[in-house]
Amino acid sequence: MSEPEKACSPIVWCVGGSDSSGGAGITRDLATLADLGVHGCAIVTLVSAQSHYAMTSSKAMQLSLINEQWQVLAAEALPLCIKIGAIANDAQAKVLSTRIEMLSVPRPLIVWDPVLFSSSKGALSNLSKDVIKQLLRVVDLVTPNTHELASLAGIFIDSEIDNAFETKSEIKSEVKNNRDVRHAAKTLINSGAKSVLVKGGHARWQHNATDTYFTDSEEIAFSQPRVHHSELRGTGCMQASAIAAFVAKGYSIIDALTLANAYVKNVRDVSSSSYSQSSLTGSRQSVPQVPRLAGFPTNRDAFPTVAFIKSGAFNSVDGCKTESDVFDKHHNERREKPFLPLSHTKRGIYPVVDSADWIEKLLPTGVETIQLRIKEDISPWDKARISKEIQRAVALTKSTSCQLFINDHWQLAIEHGAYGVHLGQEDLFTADIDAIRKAGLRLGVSTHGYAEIQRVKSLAPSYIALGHIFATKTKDMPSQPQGIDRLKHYVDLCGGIPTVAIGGINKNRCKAVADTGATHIAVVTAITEAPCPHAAYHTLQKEAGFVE
Ligand SMILES: Cc1ncc(COP(=O)(O)OP(=O)(O)O)c(N)n1
Ligand SMILES: Cc1nc(C(=O)O)sc1CCOP(=O)(O)O
Repeated sequence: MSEPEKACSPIVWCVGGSDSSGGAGITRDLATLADLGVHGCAIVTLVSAQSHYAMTSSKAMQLSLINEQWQVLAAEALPLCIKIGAIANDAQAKVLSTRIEMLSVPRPLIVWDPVLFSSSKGALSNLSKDVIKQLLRVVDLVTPNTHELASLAGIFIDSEIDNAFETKSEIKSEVKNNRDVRHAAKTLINSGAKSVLVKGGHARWQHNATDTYFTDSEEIAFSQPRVHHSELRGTGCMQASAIAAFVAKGYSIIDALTLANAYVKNVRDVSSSSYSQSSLTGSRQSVPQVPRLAGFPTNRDAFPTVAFIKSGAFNSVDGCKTESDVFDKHHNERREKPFLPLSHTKRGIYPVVDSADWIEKLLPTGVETIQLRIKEDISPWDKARISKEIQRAVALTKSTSCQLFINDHWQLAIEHGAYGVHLGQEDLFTADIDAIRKAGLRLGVSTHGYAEIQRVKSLAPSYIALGHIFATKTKDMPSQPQGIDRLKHYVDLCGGIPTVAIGGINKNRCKAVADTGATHIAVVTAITEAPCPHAAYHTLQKEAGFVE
């Protein structure tokens, strides 16, 4: 499958050093951007003489040249994202921080991959604590590996800023477990960093390689099976540039992190397969492993498992009880405890309505899946009334073949024996997923992009809802409409799990939606605001091609 969308190329600036081997640095950044259909501009901070195995020297660019590179680019067009890699010295860092502070709003997203050492074993930068503090505060995302995280966090340990923490001395030079990772990342956040992605490649204590994203309110883990003995250099540069590329292409930050993680996995896979082939014909020692291009990630198996961890709490969403479970074991979740599948495999229109009366009205159409979605904030419902309504909806559908899903009220759905429960992302933090599964109810879950889909796949639900495809007036959405191209990709990402497309779908749009392969199409207003809801249901079924 090709990339979901392509118009004219968005622009990303790369600020960093050249690596003569092409394995890392700005050469790798630009190759990554080009591979992902993004135009990269370069602000070179240093020139290094490196092979794949050694760095012999490195020379900083003059400040006037850094300034001039920035100015000529800014005079043409500002980028959507700026990726910063190696910075040679304090003076350069100060110029960059000042330039960033002067950018007008809305400013580009700034990603800093804090390259303190080269993987070919040479020091690239020598930044003082003060300029590191300043940089951390002006960038939007910093992407350290665990060694870099320890160095960065060590700067703040013992300072007045970190007084809230207990285990100061432990992480000054090293992070040794997931607890240290969280502690060190929180130290950076408390010291003014907006967000931190800690890369897990060097975190040997983890079974999988888990990158963890921290903001002041979120913690999200992205896990891949660990690659042992990789000789590929420049993966940090690649990952940070890919994040910048995906943000520039209009993806949310958490989707950009998910896609970039998948991208690096693909580059590793294609590079190691061509490397092992080349080693058949020559001595392995003499053939350095060079990164190959991989393009937009479309293969399901490249995507990481994603776990959302709320305020350090570990709940049944992740199916895990401990920190190490969250980081290491949720890969197995899906195979262990799948939800019951839907009883009907036929594709169909899925009305979402707000009363048992509506269900009664629509049942004669022969509708096979329906949802009762009662929103307390928009109608004068209290718990007792909601309970009665759910009970009535269950009674209405019990002797029919219609699959009734109850939105949000999972305890009442269990109590009254509904067919299934539909939950949103926030509900996953509070609902008892095991209780729903054990009670034999089906589960449907809303998602709005790559990260949420990867999160939900681990639960092995009965269906995954994909929204919102078009603008909708039924609900205020914090995200952008996904459109048909992305929907197609999401359906593919869900593998064999049935999908439900929702949001702004009407009779003119349902054919295009059905053509993506989405199993069901959920609608609110296309039925509830139609002059004749029965006729509207049948028209939608027909237009989608679900019936002759
Ligand atoms: C089929 C289907 N898809 C998505 C939703 C939205 O659910 P959620 O995110 O829980 O938001 P609310 O419906 O609670 O506003 C849905 N209800 N059904
Ligand atoms: C309830 C709901 N959830 C959405 C999501 O994307 O999660 S969109 C949506 C509203 C769908 O209404 P209509 O068919 O009238 O556009």
